[in-house]
Amino acid sequence: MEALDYHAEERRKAEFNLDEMKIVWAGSRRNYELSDRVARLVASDPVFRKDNRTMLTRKDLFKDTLRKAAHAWKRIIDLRLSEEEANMLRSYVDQPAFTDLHWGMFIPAIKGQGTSEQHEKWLPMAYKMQIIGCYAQTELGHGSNVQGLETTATFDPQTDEFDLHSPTLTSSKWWPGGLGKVSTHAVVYARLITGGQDHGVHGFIVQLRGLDDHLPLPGITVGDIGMKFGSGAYNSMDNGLLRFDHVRIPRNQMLMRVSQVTREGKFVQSDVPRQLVYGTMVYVRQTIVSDASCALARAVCIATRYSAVRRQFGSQNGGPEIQVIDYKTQQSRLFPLLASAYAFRFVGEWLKWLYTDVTQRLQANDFSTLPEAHACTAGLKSMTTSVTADAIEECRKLCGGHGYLSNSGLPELFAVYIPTCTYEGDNVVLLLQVARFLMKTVSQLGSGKKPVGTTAYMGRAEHLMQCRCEVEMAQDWLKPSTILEAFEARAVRMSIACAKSLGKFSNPEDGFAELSPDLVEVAIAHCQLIVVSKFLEKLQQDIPGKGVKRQLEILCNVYALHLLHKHLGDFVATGCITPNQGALANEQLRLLYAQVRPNAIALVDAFNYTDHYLGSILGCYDGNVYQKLYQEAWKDPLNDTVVPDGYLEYLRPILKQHIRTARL
Ligand SMILES: CCCCCCCC/C=C\CCCCCCCCCCCCCC(=O)SCCNC(=O)CCNC(=O)[C@H](O)C(C)(C)COP(=O)(O)OP(=O)(O)OC[C@H]1O[C@@H](n2cnc3c(N)ncnc32)[C@H](O)[C@@H]1OP(=O)(O)O
Ligand SMILES: Cc1cc2nc3c(=O)[nH]c(=O)nc-3n(C[C@H](O)[C@H](O)[C@H](O)COP(=O)(O)OP(=O)(O)OC[C@H]3O[C@@H](n4cnc5c(N)ncnc54)[C@H](O)[C@@H]3O)c2cc1C
Repeated sequence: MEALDYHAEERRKAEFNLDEMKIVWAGSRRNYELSDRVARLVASDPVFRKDNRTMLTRKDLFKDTLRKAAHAWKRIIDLRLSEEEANMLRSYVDQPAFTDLHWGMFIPAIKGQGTSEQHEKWLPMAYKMQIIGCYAQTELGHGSNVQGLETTATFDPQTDEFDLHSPTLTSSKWWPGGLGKVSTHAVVYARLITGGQDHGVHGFIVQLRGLDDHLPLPGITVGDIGMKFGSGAYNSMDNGLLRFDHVRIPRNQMLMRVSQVTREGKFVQSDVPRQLVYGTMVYVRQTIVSDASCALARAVCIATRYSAVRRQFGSQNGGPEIQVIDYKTQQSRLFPLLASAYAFRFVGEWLKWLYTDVTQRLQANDFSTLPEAHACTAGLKSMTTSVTADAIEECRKLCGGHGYLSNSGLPELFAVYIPTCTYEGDNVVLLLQVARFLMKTVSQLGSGKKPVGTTAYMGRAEHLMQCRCEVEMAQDWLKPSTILEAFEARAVRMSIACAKSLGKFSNPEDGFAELSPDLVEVAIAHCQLIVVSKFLEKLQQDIPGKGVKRQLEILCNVYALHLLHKHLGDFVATGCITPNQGALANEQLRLLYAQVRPNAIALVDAFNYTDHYLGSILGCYDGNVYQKLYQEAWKDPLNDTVVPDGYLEYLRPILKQHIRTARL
């Protein structure tokens, strides 16, 4: 018998080839096939079950995470999965774990900042997980200000060792994932001191726990920092604290690609820029942008499918009520998020390319594109995670009351997701880094140095400062060059206005601090331009499949025009468009929503998420929401007994007292 599909009619409405769209989303046919296979492998394995996780105590949740990580590792070995497939498996298992930090930061830190001898010594053990590492940078007193870290690594020429020490309470390492209970090793960031001189923060490989007994080594205090936001969620991770009491490590455990300390204790700064010490963060920020599209797509998939099932009001002659997805307000809240998921997917692909390119250049000692890579990863990490975090909450609201149920999947997704706005760089701090980069670019405009890469548009500042938008009718807003020019003109005009205001301060740093809220807006405008332009560039590619390119064009226009509508003040105040042109953009947006509507379900099907990964009754593929909600309610432990525990002690006495009072 064919399974019920409550979305069948919606699926029939689609105007494009779904299989081809799945390939576009996955990046290639090969990626699609790998990802589909791994997703099904995880979904069908009972060890990876996750529907009960918000009910577990912290200890049980943590043990469950260890069990899943061990099982995942066994599957990776048994099935000889490639690193790429293993990473897919990690994301479909969908439970933050120490392995994220081991593979995502410990190994990349050694690769990026270690010498070839250090690679040879440490990487084989790390790849086999014979040692497990974390990334111990943040301290109780300092996170954003990396230069303010207090842990010291003092070279002792007598013994050829570093003495690692935590001189104050605030120097305690605080937050590193995997540190609390699991890691045997860490890359620890500490101030390097030689001959009484402080050379700033560097990375050191430090063993924390015994490889036989897992006990902390002498001089090391280590533990978990405690429960975090939400139930389940990020509490599967053992974010830890760490203190050193004069712990000794050999000199060759300082990561020495950027700077070296010789046997005599001489500090040598190589030609490699000091900022490479921050290189692991650049790598992870890039991965966070791709992950943002996945998290956003997940929330949007749930809200879209549920919006097609849910009906409220408007029944005519006893017929069905209106599907809430048909309300224009629902569309205007949901479809820009759907478009953003695609936009972030494509900018994530591009950022991966940029990162690979900069890495190859760095290997050849070409550091010229490092500032651009830093600005792009920092800015896009900030922008995509802020939008995604807000969007998950918006999707919860789009699902009405049922969105607040744990089994909608949205509360846990939100709780797991929101720290991305903070970790790997607080989002405001990162936007200020972008703003610094932009102000520097503007200040060099007159010097003959041509801006390149994502700031190339600033080279056309003269034109962009005075160009006039030519839109006369709503449909004029569908022209890619019109959209692009409006976003470029807005970004350049906001940048130059800020640069002029900065010029009025005698001390530039005072000006930067005073104008920082405006500078954040400038950085956002620049980042939005990058996303819009990369979406438009994607559309230049050959995209096969009936109707696929057309749908992507519609989504690209939705993405750009909803931003224009949201930030209308910027566009009008800078004179890039007139208020009337803003109104025409909004008119066009409404028309675009009507074009998205019949394709909405198929557009979220294209993410190819299994019900296991979605973890949501509201978002389940077949749309059989009410029956599943009803069945699920009976599985709650509170419903194990008809009369709740505690009735006799606490409820009955009150009820009885009430009866007595009533009788009086
Ligand atoms: C189950 C089994 C599974 C097996 C799986 C196997 C396979 C798996 C394969 C892959 C797995 C991948 C997994 C990926 C998962 C990843 C999960 C990650 C989870 C992350 C958890 C979170 C971790 C953290 O949070 S770590 C801590 C992060 N901390 C921060 O981000 C701190 C933020 N602060 C800073 O970055 C800096 O301090 C600063 C930039 C804000 C300021 O620094 P500063 O004071 O030194 O700098 P200035 O402002 O003075 O700038 C000087 C100069 O430098 C430039 N600059 C700054 N930063 C950088 C940089 N990063 N790169 C390049 N340049 C930089 C800056 O622009 C200035 O330039 P000028 O030209 O102006 O001088
Ligand atoms: C779940 C989670 C996992 C983490 N995992 C790790 C890990 O594995 N390893 C690790 O080393 N660290 C980790 N961290 C730490 C994380 O990287 C830091 O918390 C993060 O970098 C932010 O730093 P902070 O906590 O010092 O925030 P703060 O800098 O104290 O931020 C507080 C407020 O001050 C504002 N602010 C700060 N500086 C400025 C400025 N210059 N201008 C304007 N506003 C400013 C911020 O915008 C924010 O609103 C993790 C954190 C979390 C929450």
